Amino acid sequence: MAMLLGDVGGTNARLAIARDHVIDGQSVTRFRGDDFAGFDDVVRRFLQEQDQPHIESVCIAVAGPVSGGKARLTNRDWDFDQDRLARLTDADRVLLINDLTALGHAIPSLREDGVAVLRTAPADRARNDQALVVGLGTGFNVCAVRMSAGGGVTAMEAEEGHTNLPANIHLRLADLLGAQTARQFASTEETFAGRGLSRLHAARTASDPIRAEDIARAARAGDPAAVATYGLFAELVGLMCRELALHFMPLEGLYLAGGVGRSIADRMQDFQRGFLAQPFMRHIPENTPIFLIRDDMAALHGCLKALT
Ligand SMILES: Nc1ncnc2c1ncn2[C@@H]1O[C@H](COP(=O)(O)OP(=O)(O)OP(=O)(O)O)[C@@H](O)[C@H]1O
Repeated sequence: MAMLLGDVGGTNARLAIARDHVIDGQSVTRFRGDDFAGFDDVVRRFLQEQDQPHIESVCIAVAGPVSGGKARLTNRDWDFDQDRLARLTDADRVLLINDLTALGHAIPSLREDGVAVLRTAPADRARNDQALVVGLGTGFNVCAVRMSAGGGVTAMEAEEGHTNLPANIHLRLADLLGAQTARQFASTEETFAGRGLSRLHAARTASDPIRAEDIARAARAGDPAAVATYGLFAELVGLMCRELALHFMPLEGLYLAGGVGRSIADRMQDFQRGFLAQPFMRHIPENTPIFLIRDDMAALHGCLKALT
């Protein structure tokens, strides 16, 4: 029985085939969104490359809200429709889910080599069934997860990226950059997605924005302006994760994911400065372990789980 699985973000789309409930590692393919007019074209190309396998079910994780069998990417003009995908793939069953929800489903099954431990914390045995995935990529979103003893998962859908930036982070930016410039950082996503890092660097250095990965590369090469921006950005991510830790009490673990999330792993000292900054209720972030999802296929595993 073949399944088509997909993880579609604002920049990249990853597709794979699973057979007998196991992802075929050879089939995993990454496509750049810029190279296609719409998602249906990505599916057509992928199925051609895979010699048109007979697909029985489909699960696509989309970086945007999902409702009534339809979805739309927040950071690219692509839409998704369950019925259209069923006709395109000839599948009996098509499921659309949010991409962070897919990561939430994957949490219990992430193999040890699929995550890196960024911060250990004493396990709170009574409360360690709650986890949180924080995705920082082209967009920003979270998924709160509750795990049952039998290995089941409840993954809660959210649109955290479009909440207002917490006031303490906004005030910090206003102190550093001036009130006028700080207004550019209105939402959580505008601050913590890749374009937030670009915008922060441009504001600090009074220059044109450059890509987040180029700032990361410059920081690794020791460029002082990039190092300073990166340190500040990681501290702000720490402040945001402190807020999220209090919202969701993820004492099993807070899992960073996404292209920008992966780069925070190099900056844990700066992150911790923000994460543990506030004395009030500090025991909650103190008791929250932090992990990094390194497995590029994690959302695809979550799709597989959601189908079974
Ligand atoms: N090393 C890096 N350091 C910082 N940012 C990076 C790095 N590599 C990629 N990025 C940024 O990560 C973002 C892409 O993230 P990701 O690879 O998670 O894509 P995506 O799945 O399409 O995103 P999303 O699911 O949020 O829509 C881009 O904004 C890119 O500039």
